[in-house]
Amino acid sequence: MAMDDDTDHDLLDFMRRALGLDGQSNGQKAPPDIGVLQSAEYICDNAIDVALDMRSCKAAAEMIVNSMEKEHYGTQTWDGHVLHPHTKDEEQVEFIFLMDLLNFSFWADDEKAPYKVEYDGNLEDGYWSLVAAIRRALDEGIPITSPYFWVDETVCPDKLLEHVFRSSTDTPMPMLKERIKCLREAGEILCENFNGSFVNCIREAEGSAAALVNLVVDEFPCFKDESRFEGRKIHFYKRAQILVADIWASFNGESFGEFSDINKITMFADYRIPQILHTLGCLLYSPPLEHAVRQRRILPPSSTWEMEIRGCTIHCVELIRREIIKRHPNAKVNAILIDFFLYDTAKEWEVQGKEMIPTHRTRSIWY
Ligand SMILES: Nc1nc2c(c(CN[C@H]3C=C[C@H](O)[C@@H]3O)cn2[C@@H]2O[C@H](COP(=O)(O)O)[C@@H](O)[C@H]2O)c(=O)[nH]1
Repeated sequence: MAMDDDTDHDLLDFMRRALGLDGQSNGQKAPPDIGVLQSAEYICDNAIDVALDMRSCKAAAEMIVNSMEKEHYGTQTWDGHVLHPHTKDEEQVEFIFLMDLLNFSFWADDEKAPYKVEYDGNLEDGYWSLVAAIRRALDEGIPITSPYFWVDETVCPDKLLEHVFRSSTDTPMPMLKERIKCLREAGEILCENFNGSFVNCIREAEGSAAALVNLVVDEFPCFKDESRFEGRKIHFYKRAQILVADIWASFNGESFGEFSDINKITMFADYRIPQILHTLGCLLYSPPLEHAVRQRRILPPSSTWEMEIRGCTIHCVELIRREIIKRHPNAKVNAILIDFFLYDTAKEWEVQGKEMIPTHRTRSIWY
């Protein structure tokens, strides 16, 4: 039976990974691959409503590398965010696992009334509302970073989790039910298969970032951020990749954060980076798509428009990264740091009220 090209591709993809022969012809166990860049390029080559503008990408590359140099932007910047954990021990790993387990979908149905968490006298929104809620729970003596706590509904009933993620405004946390389901499911898996700690997952990956991403998406269904585009299987793996990136950056590439292949990690296909890349002119939307995004229309998960935005964003940051390395061969820059820089810049521009296209609106647990 003649298989069509895409089924062939999937089967080969599966066999290569199963046999650990990712692309190696001589049968040696090649270092693992995660397939996100290939997925992104495939989408970009076939996208109708999203395109990249190379001139703007080159200009953005210069702006980014010059700004990062001026700000000494690097892994230590991660530590500079006061709400992030800084203990540099297993507790920090547990905190980051919880953070990236739930690091999705903060955008508010009503932009004028977002979910916020008050912490240390500040009203935090978006990603920072999650980090603030975790800190607040720990300050209240709730062991919210412990997987043993997540799986025990007698000591950790839904009611308590609703209290942990309670809002300081009238708007509740988006997708709270889905977040509780992620906690219960990931808690079961960590307690049953990894002795209750993500540190054991890191150990099993033996210093390979790609192996750790693959382990996370293979073992934890709520991280398996995959889809199909034009009949081909697509890997995005946004939260699995940002989890590994946060571990790497927060430990400055040492201790639990030491990975030999960290540069295999791509940018994280969320809803914030497309916004800033469009504002920089790097991402171009067709008139119908731009109209839909500006009208705050919902783009369903795995819809063509949503996939084209995510795939082109990943490929766009990869082209920017290549441009930076071409012009500044000694720049200490990878896709992670470019991504972190773009996210932080987008948040600064949002606070400054800079004119930007709205973020696209997809409600999902993937980002
Ligand atoms: N691509 C990318 N996406 C990121 C982050 C971060 C925060 N990372 C911190 C760690 C190091 C950096 O320096 C940041 O300080 C959150 N997100 C995602 O954005 C989305 C919007 O969130 P918001 O606008 O808040 O609502 C949400 O899907 C969230 O999952 C990032 O860095 N890159």
